[in-house]
Amino acid sequence: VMADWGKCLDFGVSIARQARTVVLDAFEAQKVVSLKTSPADLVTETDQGVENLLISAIKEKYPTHKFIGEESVAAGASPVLTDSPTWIIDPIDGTTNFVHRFPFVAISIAFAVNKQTEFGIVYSCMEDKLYRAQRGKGAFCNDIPLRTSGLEDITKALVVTEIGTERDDLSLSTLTSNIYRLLKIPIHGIRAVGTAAVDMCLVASAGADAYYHVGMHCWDIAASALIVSEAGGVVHDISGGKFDLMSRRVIAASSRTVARGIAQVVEAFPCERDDGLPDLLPLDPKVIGLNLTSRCSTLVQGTYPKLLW
Ligand SMILES: O=P(O)(O)OC[C@@]1(O)O[C@H](CO)[C@@H](O)[C@@H]1O
Ligand SMILES: [Mg+2]
Ligand SMILES: [Mg+2]
Repeated sequence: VMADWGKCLDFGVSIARQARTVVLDAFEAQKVVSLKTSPADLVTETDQGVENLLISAIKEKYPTHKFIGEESVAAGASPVLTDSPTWIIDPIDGTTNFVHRFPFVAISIAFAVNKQTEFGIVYSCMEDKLYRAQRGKGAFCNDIPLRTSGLEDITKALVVTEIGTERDDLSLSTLTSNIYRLLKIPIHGIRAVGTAAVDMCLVASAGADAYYHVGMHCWDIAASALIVSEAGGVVHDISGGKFDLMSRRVIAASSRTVARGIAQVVEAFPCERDDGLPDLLPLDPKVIGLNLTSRCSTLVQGTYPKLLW
């Protein structure tokens, strides 16, 4: 018998609504901003406050459940996904937007059992759009069913990506040359909203045809990856291979054809996996001179080879 996590999803939606009021109250106020992994990786007291609110509410209701929360990991918790029921939380996706009052910020809550995402919630706070999906039961925005665009022709695609928080040369040159190569295909355009969770929900709701990114974390996209696939889209690794939630790489697209078109031109730069395991991409260390145990910040020459379908 397959467990139905519908009640759990309803609870997740109710706490996401509570959390949104905290975000709205803080949005216009002055913020105390701290830095995390780079001068562009920001955190505020509201990120931590919202995460604490969500986790303490869930703990009270489901004392045995586990957590991977962005700010708990920043505070030293280990982000390892086990088979236990686990809530994967980004209390504010788009903290830079939040700090600047650029009006796109989201609360992202995913729930996984046996390492499989059972439901995902993305609340785009300023737009008041609540996206959700339950595995096998479709994706919705404010209760309206979602469908991706279904676009097959990459030359007509509007593609979303993020600039990320890396500021080292290899990451930046890979990032900009990926955008350059996509525009040269040509495609219709590139967008970056500043929140990976909302970017992917735009693919799910057919406002964009694809999203790709290297360097985001599992909490940015765990919920929205299910929302995209339940809306009929495809979710892959940037190599074109199988999506791996902890790998920090993703392509989400309206169709396999568009995903393949993106995989053919974009390259990844090395990022330490969220779970700390060695990178499982079929790397050729001779070609790229990469020490597999090297951290994300290590500069290496070259990029990953492609694994095309
Ligand atoms: O820190 P935050 O606000 O939760 O994450 C913001 C974010 O822009 O960082 C990633 C870029 O590295 C994005 O994909 C993600 O949405
Ligand atoms: Mg985030
Ligand atoms: Mg965040």
